[in-house]
Amino acid sequence: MGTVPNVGRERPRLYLISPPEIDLDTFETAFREALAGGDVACFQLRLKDRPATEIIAATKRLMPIAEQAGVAFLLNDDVELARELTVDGVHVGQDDMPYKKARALLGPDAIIGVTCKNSKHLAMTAGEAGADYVAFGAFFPSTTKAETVKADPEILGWWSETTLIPSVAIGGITVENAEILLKSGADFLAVSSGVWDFESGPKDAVAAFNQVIDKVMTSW
Ligand SMILES: Cc1ncc(COP(=O)(O)OP(=O)(O)O)c(N)n1
Ligand SMILES: Cc1nc(C(=O)O)sc1CCOP(=O)(O)O
Ligand SMILES: [Mg+2]
Repeated sequence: MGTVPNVGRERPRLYLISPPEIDLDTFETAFREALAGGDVACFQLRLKDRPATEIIAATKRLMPIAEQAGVAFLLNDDVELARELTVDGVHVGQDDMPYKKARALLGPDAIIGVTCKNSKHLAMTAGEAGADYVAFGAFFPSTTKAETVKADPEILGWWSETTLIPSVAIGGITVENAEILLKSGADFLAVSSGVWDFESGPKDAVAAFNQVIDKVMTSW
């Protein structure tokens, strides 16, 4: 099993998701800014339905930056490419390669996360199979992904009482609405537009998310 850098209900952490399409030069700058803003655990390159050549070029440029900052680098969907590029891990959804096949291809050290929508059954299945994290969402309407299932924050609380496997909350998360997910038990906040479209830039966004995390942690 790979090591997601937040096992054991420690301080919740940020998990950045790339925009679905990027201009690599512009995004490299935004990425560096975001990582300068404060604690980030993971970055998922999610160039949705983009050609492999683009994903390879982006990985080659961005992965060393993530590595330098101590941020795990995951690919979305494409397990074969993840293996070829020796990234830290991959995120698979219910319509992607099944978890067990992904694990067989990537080996025991890769981080593999699984989309579980709002389903306790999917989460139990993924957790029992060995997933490093389960992702619940969408908690809020997302401008990044049109078709989502509405998730209830209650599932985060249920999961944190059921198991130590980390949960990732996703979908329309912003600095303004993150608190309820943290209070409900999310181990990670997976955020795309809430960081890249933040009014004063991605550095301020990451700093602001970390302030919300600190506020919730100190109020416990
Ligand atoms: C952390 C995280 N959680 C959920 C998803 C969604 O994955 P999936 O359902 O496969 O949808 P796509 O992202 O592939 O459109 C995710 N990518 N990351
Ligand atoms: C990639 C993704 N998956 C979701 C799910 O519900 O499974 S929501 C989502 C989009 C995340 O981007 P934003 O933070 O901009 O909403
Ligand atoms: Mg997918």
